[in-house]
Amino acid sequence: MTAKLFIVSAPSGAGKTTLIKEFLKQFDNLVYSISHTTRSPRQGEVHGKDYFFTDKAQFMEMVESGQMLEWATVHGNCYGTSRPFVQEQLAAGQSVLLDIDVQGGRQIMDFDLDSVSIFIMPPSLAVLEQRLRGRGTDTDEVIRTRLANAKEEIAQKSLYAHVVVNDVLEDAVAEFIAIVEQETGN
Ligand SMILES: Nc1nc2c(ncn2[C@@H]2O[C@H](COP(=O)(O)OP(=O)(O)O)[C@@H](O)[C@H]2O)c(=O)[nH]1
Ligand SMILES: Nc1ncnc2c1ncn2[C@@H]1O[C@H](COP(=O)(O)OP(=O)(O)O)[C@@H](O)[C@H]1O
Repeated sequence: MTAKLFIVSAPSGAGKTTLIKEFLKQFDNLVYSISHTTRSPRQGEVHGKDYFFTDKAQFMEMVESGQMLEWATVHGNCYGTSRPFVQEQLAAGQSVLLDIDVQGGRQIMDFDLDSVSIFIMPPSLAVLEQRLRGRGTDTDEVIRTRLANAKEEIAQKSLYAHVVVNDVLEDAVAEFIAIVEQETGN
């Protein structure tokens, strides 16, 4: 089995984090790449588990010293993937799951790496807004930025090899697992 990089993108609020968490409970053949971000932690988020929370200076130092495989500014904050982590995993034959935005996804697709891209869609924009509001983690201003960005992100979904609609969570997880199994030959 060749180690692959799974790129998973979605507009904010589509349920990507929820879906990935459920998937990882049921499937242990992929390791999750913990990103670095300059965003502030939300209630319940843990440094080193959900993200490595860094300040802008530290983040830019990592970029300049080549430690980011890809990075992007998303909804006003910087997010990036650790190059050493991904390289070590792939070298050891381990497939890796990247939860990254469309800009990051496009960067990885352009590399000469064996990648599989999956885009998670909400059932509708109205449901997306309900989920963002229902999550209760963001201010109205943050929600408005994310909804405005959602349209641009959704417009690029055809770049992705697979599209999964997250309507009923269990169905979306099952579909996600089927894609990973097909792509990893498990
Ligand atoms: N390019 C890039 N995007 C990332 C990275 N980590 C997270 N993101 C994306 O940044 C966006 C915002 O993430 P987050 O603030 O956790 O909000 P959420 O998507 O609403 O849970 C999402 O599209 C993530 O997939 C990364 O390392 N690189
Ligand atoms: N299939 C689903 N049906 C209903 N609610 C969902 C579903 N998937 C996720 N949610 C809820 O929607 C909100 C946004 O999900 P989250 O995983 O944080 O999204 P993302 O990581 O894509 O921003 C959360 O409150 C989550 O519990």
